[in-house]
Amino acid sequence: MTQILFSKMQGIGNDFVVMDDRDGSIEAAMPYPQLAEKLCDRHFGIGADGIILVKDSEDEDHDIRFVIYNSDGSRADMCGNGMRCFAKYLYEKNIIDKKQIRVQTDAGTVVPEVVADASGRVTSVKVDMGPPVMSCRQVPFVCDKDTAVEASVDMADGSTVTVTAVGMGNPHAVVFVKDLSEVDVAAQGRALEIHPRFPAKTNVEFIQVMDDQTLKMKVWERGAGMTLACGTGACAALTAAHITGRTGNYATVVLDGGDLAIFWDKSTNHLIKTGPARLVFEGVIRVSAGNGADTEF
Ligand SMILES: N[C@H](CCC[C@H](N)C(=O)O)C(=O)O
Repeated sequence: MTQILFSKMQGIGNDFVVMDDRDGSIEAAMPYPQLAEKLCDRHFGIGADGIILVKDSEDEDHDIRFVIYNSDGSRADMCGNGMRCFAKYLYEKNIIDKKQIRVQTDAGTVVPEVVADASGRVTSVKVDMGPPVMSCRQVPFVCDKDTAVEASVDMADGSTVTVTAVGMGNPHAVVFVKDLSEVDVAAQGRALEIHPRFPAKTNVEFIQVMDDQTLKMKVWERGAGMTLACGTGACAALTAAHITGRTGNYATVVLDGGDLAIFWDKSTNHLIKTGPARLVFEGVIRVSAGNGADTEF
């Protein structure tokens, strides 16, 4: 039986089970995809949008490695809200005693910097999310042009949706709407998530422009469904809003779970995302070695 210490954390309502698996004992007890599905279940498990694993970095250029799995067990490349929780976890547990760290992710290098109060508690995190990707080939998005700015996508029900495809290490379909209250986020989000023009599936952001510095956003996430917030999605939304002339290179993105400040630093072409990260509770789970058949949860 393997005892696993976990921290349940959330970044504006996007919630994660964070675990330190640098010694590999967790993965040895249960494969990550299966562990994600079981732990993220909101009735039979802890309940979360995903699990996040702390792993040793694979090279000298990074301090640590970040691995994330969605609640459906799929591995994701990167997670903006999860990265803030990850940075808080590392700093408060003294795993890394630096406020700014270089994190290796499946989507490349990400640089979070924690803001801590006098007691050493992290209250917010600023994350250099790297550059947005507009190349359809890299998002990936099937398109007859190099980039997809307000491209039409034919849907199975005969409708067409106008999307701007943006990569933030993971794929995003940004859809601008006049009134979010009129959007069936679950139905449209699910249909776009698995649309064949997104060969790796996609996260879907519905955006109502409130003014040239404020975007209201609802999100359907790849591998997780409706969530209260999506950090990479907020970065994709600002990118799409700026290149289509709807905002400048800065905006507050208002999500169901809270607000994110997104700044596109044109001197580096990197997106900087700032927001809170919170610890909800900590606990222990027991997993039987091997297939986890008689695991408690
Ligand atoms: N569902 C996403 C991963 C989590 C991203 C989101 N939670 C964020 O804060 O960026 C994907 O499969 O690409």
